[in-house]
Amino acid sequence: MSLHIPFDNSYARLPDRLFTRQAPVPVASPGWIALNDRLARDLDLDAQALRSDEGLRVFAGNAVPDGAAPLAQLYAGHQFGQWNPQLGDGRAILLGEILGPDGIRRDIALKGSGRTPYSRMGDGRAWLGPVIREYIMSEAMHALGVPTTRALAAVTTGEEVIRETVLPGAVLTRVAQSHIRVGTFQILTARGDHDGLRALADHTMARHYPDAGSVPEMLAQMVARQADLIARWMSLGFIHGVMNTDNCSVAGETIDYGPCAFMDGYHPGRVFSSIDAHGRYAYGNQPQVALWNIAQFATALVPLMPNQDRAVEDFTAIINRFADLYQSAWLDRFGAKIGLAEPTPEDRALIEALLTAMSAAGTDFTNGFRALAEDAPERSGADADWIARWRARGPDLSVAAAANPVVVPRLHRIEATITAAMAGDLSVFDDMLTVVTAPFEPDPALAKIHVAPPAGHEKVDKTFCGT
Ligand SMILES: Nc1ncnc2c1ncn2[C@@H]1O[C@H](COP(=O)(O)OP(=O)(O)OP(=O)(O)O)[C@@H](O)[C@H]1O
Ligand SMILES: [Mg+2]
Repeated sequence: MSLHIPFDNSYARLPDRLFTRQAPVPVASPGWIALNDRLARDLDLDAQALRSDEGLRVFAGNAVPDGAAPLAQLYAGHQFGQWNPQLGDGRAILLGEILGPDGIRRDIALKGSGRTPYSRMGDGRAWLGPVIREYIMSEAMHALGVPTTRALAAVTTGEEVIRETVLPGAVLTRVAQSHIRVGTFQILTARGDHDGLRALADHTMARHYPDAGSVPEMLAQMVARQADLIARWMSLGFIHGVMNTDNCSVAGETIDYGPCAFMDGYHPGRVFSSIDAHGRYAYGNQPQVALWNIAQFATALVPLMPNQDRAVEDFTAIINRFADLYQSAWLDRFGAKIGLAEPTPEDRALIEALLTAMSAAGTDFTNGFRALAEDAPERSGADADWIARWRARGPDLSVAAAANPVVVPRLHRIEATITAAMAGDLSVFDDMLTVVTAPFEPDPALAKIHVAPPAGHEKVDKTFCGT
């Protein structure tokens, strides 16, 4: 094969009960949706070679590049609080890992690449809609400065996928610092596989927490990363939608863009996911859920400690730091959103008063905050009293402009993009990607339709995992 990807597969060297070696299942007739040239270049991969017919075959799962060690990873997870003792990649294949020019090891994985031993009742496939959604959302999140998995490529399969209806199949190629989830640890602990657990912990520390040196320190650093990550989500009005422990990356990246959304009208109780009947993963619950997931991670780590009673005590103290770390990250993020580079605890009341006003007025989250950067605070839904207090505080509008994007990928625009792609028109996708990957300074002509909140008939109230 002339296509060269310099794989170095460390996960495949772990005990083989952590995964199953499995090649992707070939598809009928691959076609391009997108190749992420920019990401390819950042990873020191040859974008032109990836864009070849050979690249297309690789991204469809029809060819396995030299040096790859394809496998499906094993994991468990708490799904909506319920323990599921065995999940695993039911429709994903880790092709292998590469070391970037930045020295960071990254997974290259296919999602929607066919059945694996962990597929249970699923077909192992994805349809075009969720592939487009994950591509756009993850690339936008990256451009917004949020730690996230990335999209390297997306292709159609030329095959049909049966959901509620017949849909076109697609495969996403995802790049992640790793696909190690809280649930990857949980399954080993639940099985009493302490050697496997030790091997996974050593691997995770070497890879993601190289200066931790101990399990409690890894946990402490993981707590800090999650606090920062969730504060970033909150500051952008992002709702993940399915924060199960199997969708919580130990590396601290946003992973699994299933029923996710950026809020239009602000409300802390906002939920979109059609499968989240009780609002467990509502916008305002995300910090608590992250903490709950961290607690599951800590629980899974206990058997690694020589004195388990002592470990429970120590880990509890470490986990309890989440609240302060999160509150402080939240204050930094939202302080910047109202133009304060160095917010003080007293500024919290000012920010909260604005959010209360926005919620009462149903202000568009993105546009409401952006209005502050544009010195038009009345458009945020704030009253004259708030505006006077805000001005008296001396906000720096350039700080607000750097914290408040002009555009985010809105749900109704993603839906429109999917509809166009289904009809064979990928230009809507290309344009949307161009806009949301320059979220602070988008091309004004292209950005217009992305700045506008959905008109009544365009509103999307529900997202579907729609796997
Ligand atoms: N069509 C499918 N066929 C087989 N397994 C599936 C399918 N859809 C989802 N699964 C499996 O069900 C579990 C829960 O799905 P979930 O939507 O959280 O993950 P995902 O979106 O498939 O993948 P990831 O978390 O890697 O982004 C996962 O283990 C996933 O592999
Ligand atoms: Mg998942």
